[in-house]
Amino acid sequence: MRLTIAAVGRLRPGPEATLLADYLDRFARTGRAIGLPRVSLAEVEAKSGGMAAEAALLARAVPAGSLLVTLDERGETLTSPQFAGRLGGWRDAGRDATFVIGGADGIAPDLRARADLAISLGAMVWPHMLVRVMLAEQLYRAATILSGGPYHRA
Ligand SMILES: C[S@@+](CC[C@H](N)C(=O)[O-])C[C@H]1O[C@@H](n2cnc3c(N)ncnc32)[C@H](O)[C@@H]1O
Repeated sequence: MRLTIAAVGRLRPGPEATLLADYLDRFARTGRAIGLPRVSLAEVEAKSGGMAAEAALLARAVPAGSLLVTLDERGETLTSPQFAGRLGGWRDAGRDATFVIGGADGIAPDLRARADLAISLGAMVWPHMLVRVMLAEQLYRAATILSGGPYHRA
């Protein structure tokens, strides 16, 4: 199994980068014992061409055969245990998953239409750099749920 976050923009050093690294490290440490791999981050930037050019770069960052999971405010809202269940199912089936986060304009409709799953973090729109952090936290939470750890108390 391979897990990738493919995202528009380069995250500069700062609070979001610190939090992202922290949650991805925690995920790697917790996930190691339960067959979950370290998450790779693929950042893309289009010098011109807007959303369509970004979509082409994002699509290229999705490994062949990987599930395409978009982060999209119009998508499905999952509980954390439901998300953990999806992640565990992909692991058990030996599937790769790539989480795609758009830029300021969002993800181009043709790429959104190809998603195997679209996950909403709520109806409000969040800054894309914060969405990376929120996704990483949910991945860590999911790993603790799958491993029976105490982090997720609900
Ligand atoms: C600033 S938002 C762009 C919003 C844009 N209006 C759109 O149509 O998607 C940048 C990216 O952050 C992610 N994002 C923002 N809010 C989100 C939410 N509530 N749920 C899931 N992803 C979100 C999406 O991947 C989005 O493409």
